[in-house]
Amino acid sequence: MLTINTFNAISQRGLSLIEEDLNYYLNGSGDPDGILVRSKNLHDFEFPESVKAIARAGAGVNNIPIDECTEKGIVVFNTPGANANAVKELVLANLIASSRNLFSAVGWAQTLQEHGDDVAAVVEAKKKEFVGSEIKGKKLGVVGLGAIGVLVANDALALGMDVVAYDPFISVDAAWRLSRDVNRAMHIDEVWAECDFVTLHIPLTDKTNRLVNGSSFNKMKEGMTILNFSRGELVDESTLGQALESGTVGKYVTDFPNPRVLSMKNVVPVPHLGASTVESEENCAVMATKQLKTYLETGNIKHAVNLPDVELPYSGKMRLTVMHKNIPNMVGQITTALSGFAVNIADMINRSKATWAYTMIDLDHVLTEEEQAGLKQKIESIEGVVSVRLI
Ligand SMILES: NC(=O)c1ccc[n+]([C@@H]2O[C@H](COP(=O)([O-])OP(=O)(O)OC[C@H]3O[C@@H](n4cnc5c(N)ncnc54)[C@H](O)[C@@H]3O)[C@@H](O)[C@H]2O)c1
Ligand SMILES: O=C(O)[C@H](O)COP(=O)(O)O
Repeated sequence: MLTINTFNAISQRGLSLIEEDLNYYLNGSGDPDGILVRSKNLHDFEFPESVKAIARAGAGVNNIPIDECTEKGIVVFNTPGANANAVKELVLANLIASSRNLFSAVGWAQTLQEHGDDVAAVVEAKKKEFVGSEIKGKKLGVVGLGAIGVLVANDALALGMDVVAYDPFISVDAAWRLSRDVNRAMHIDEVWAECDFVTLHIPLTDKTNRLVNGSSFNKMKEGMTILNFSRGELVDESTLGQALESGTVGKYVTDFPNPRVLSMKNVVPVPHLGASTVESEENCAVMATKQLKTYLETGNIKHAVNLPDVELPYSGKMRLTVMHKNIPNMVGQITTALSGFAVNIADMINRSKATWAYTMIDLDHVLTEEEQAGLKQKIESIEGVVSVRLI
């Protein structure tokens, strides 16, 4: 039996894939083999030794200590694209709502009951204070052209916007999906200088932390609206307040409110709703659960953030999986260890991603318990190996 524990509200569609499988306990009392999580911060979490994999039902993995997990032999998955449509729809909604002053206007209208029969007259007298502008013909900058950025860029074109985008690391897949009418910015400063609206769709990493900062504000077109449905830390809050005060930034729409940002003027706070639709929560939960179960049952890896995709059809005899550093002679040392156990290799695969690699070897028969323990011990003692499983 395998145990999967969960954090956060994971959609029932995903949980039932565990509950209905007699090989699994969901949130059992024993040590977990796998963890399903959304946004819970796991940076201070003590991972039990039993944990082999974590699946993030969502896109951002900045809440998970990836390097620590990798060193401990834990594979970390996410669900690329599974919530992209939900985020895109909310970004488009906020583009329009912010340029029409919708939230402040509605907030004001909700206070009018005391005017009784005069409400209509009060409305007509005051509505000039909420005059907005149309997004058609305005310039939108999209920073990051992954699953979400491409959808936003293409649909903004369809709404009549002029779109310029910046992503020096765009994938071939994303480039295929992007409309040819999206203009390419060669440097992020072009986005700051030219756009009426900028929307951020990049992951939070050491390199992107405070990507939008005092120097960006100095280059910005006056009155720009910034939409941040990626992560709060992408924007330097120590200089944002002044940029909002001076009108350099006209509005800051953020899915990540905090006390500091809430105290600034012209902030539109959204309570982290980007992925909060029934459809997106189901997509993420089902995809994360399937990836986690597949890894636990077969060793196959799809959509891990710390290892490459590695897939071999599972024959069901015996499979050896080894997670190790991407250094010379690892496969040689692993097969040498196997040679002491009179077993033939039926199939094998080795793939690497940056400094880490993963090797799967299918054996032509099932080893005894004693042989399994001996083989595991031998391979675990190889320098650079962080996880060994026999499935
Ligand atoms: N608000 C929400 O609920 C919500 C939901 C989903 C995702 N997100 C956030 O949005 C982020 C993006 O999601 P996604 O699904 O599009 O991810 P993705 O991995 O598909 O795309 C990210 C893109 O950013 C690009 N990129 C990385 N660094 C860059 C840089 N310095 N400049 C320009 N481009 C850069 C990458 O090349 C990639 O194309 C996630 O990492 C997450 O933090 C938030
Ligand atoms: O990165 C993500 O996928 C989003 O921020 C969604 O987070 P959530 O799963 O907590 O809604």
